[in-house]
Amino acid sequence: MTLCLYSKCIEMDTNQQTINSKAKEESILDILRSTNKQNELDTTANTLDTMKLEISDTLSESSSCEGSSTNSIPIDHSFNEDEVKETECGMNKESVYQSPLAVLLSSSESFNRSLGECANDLPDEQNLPKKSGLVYGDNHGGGINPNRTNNKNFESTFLPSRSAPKPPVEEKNKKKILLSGNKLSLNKIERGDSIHSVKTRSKKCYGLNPIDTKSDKKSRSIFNLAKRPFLKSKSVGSNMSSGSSSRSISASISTPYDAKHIHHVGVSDSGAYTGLPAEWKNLLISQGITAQEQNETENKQTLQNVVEFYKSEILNLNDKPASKERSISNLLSDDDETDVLSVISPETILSKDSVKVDNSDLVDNTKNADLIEKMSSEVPPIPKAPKISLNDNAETAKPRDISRRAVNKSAANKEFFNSLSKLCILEDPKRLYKNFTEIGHGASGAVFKADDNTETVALKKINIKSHPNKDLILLEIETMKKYTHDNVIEFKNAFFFTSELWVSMEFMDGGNLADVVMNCVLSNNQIGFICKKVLGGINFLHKNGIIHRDIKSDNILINEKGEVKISDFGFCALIREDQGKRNTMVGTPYWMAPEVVNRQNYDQKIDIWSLGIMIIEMVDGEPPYMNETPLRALYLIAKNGTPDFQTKDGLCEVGKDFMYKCLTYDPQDRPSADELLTHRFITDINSDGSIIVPLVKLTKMKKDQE
Ligand SMILES: Nc1ncnc2c1ncn2[C@@H]1O[C@H](COP(=O)(O)OP(=O)(O)OP(=O)(O)O)[C@@H](O)[C@H]1O
Repeated sequence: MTLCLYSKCIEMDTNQQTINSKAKEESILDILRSTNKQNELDTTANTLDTMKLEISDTLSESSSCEGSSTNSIPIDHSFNEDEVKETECGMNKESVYQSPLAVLLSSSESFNRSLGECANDLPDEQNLPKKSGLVYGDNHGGGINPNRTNNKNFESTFLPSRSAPKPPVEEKNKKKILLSGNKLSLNKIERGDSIHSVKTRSKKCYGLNPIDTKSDKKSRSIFNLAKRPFLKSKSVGSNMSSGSSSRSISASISTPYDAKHIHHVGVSDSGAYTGLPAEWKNLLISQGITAQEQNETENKQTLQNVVEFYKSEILNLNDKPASKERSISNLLSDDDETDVLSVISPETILSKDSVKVDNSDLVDNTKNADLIEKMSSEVPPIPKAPKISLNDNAETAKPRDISRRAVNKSAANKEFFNSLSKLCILEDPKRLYKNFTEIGHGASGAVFKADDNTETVALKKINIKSHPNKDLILLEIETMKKYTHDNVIEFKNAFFFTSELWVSMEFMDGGNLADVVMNCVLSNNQIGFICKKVLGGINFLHKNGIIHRDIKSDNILINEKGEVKISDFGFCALIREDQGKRNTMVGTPYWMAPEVVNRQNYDQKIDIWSLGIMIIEMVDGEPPYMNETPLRALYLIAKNGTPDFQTKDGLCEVGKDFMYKCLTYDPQDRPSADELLTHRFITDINSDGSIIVPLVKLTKMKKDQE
């Protein structure tokens, strides 16, 4: 568990050389309490006691600095950023305080890099996060229509997960306690060791320097200490057994020297931080969180949730928690896929005649059985545990048995491709269709219009290899194949050929609703008509236990007949009766329901919220907070609750009432699709599809002019 010293990181007053940790411990314990981590709570409480005693004991021996008030550290305006700052405690002066956001962002090891560097490094496009539902533009998941990236800060908010930069020069093999910003790390502290400082480049670092050595890949935040039993049982001054196994903490902390006060950080009566370094403020502001928002005591929990969410799901910095949606198919590595895909290639193991297209029954199980057998047998052999020769003088090393992981991967390969081949025709769609024209591009790949002798279809090419969640591929195909409804896009076939996966579906010649809302002003009746159709589709899905999870105008397709259909089941999820709620974060930030943003369990009601946001799109042309960075948008969704229109007179009162009902903050109070179908805004609509045909035509005309 990575724990953050949220809002009350340990304050060290280097003048008094005391750690004023009492109130801060409480904060830490509060966080643990609120997350029901009782075990870690107990352990942390013990650890904090131990640490407090040990550190303050040691520090109290020092007397070289003059005292000052706990919340007040004088500023040294002569601070030279290029200078390497250090104290004997390894505490970077400018890292003494961190705002909640900075603390949270820094709590992941992989983000433990210079914030300055982060801010300066433009994200490498290839490194942009590609995680389910939270990547934008043309990458994976919940993509935003590229035409709508009017968000100026947009790109700069994607800080790819990077490995921490090289640690600063330090004495090799030194056993140490590191106190760097909000982190206190122990590295093989043994009896008699003294605590040494680690040089941290102050320039652009601000307490987020790596404090690690390459040997330690795990987060070494203060809370990791809580997991270490040797600390739990340790009492100050106790005798420790010698030797490396005795991991004692009988280290002495030498006195600070040459201490300079860089920043005067305090906490005002209102609980707000004062005197934060400008660079910190800049970072937070660049993320769109204003200074005032950072310090709103009542919203600190919200900010914490949102930053955690942003960090783990968008920046993808955290280790993913075990998720129900992570299955063995996700254990596939790129290499594994390449192996299997090359094996499955019809050119190598299937003669062209061995697979025939049969639309009534996509699966030829006999042939697939051979195929899967072949695939499984070709899975790379399980690597044997490396042999290690041990001599008497060397430290013993126990090899880790990795064979289980390899077995899992093999099974994952087999299962995924087995399922996929059952769902697909093993044929090249490019041989069946002609006149391929690209008509769209989403997170999972390009979408083409093509035709055979009988009809025009849309063909979506799904990039299996880079897809973040193989289960979702299967689910998308299964869902489209299984469920047919007037307001759900009609699935035709899936093709799997030479490692390419294609899905063919009915072609909607009116394109997507996003283009319509950006190009046309919609009337009450047109909005009501579209709501009615989309709600009908949503209701059908919900009744079948499916949450779409990515309802937005980009995923609503229309045609010149005036039909309205939900598409893109790339993030849909099944709600089983025994399961009820889900907690995986997928979707697109601006359309996300507060319960998703707040990392709570959620159910079908999140689609209702997204429908409400879509109504705002139809009135304003864009969803709320579209000009904000995703992080701030998430924060505002969680903090502000039900958003409002920018165009005040854009919708009639009945329509507004419908919209507000969809955007009810508490999902328990938010009506279901079934209930909303009885709302007057829906029942009053008597028009047929012709009502939206002018919108399709105008949009086409405007797009042609572009
Ligand atoms: N059946 C279709 N008929 C016409 N156009 C389509 C069809 N399917 C998709 N498109 C076009 O392609 C775009 C991308 O399609 P889709 O949303 O299914 O892809 P995706 O990769 O899942 O995208 P994302 O997850 O980013 O929304 C749509 O917004 C739409 O413009």
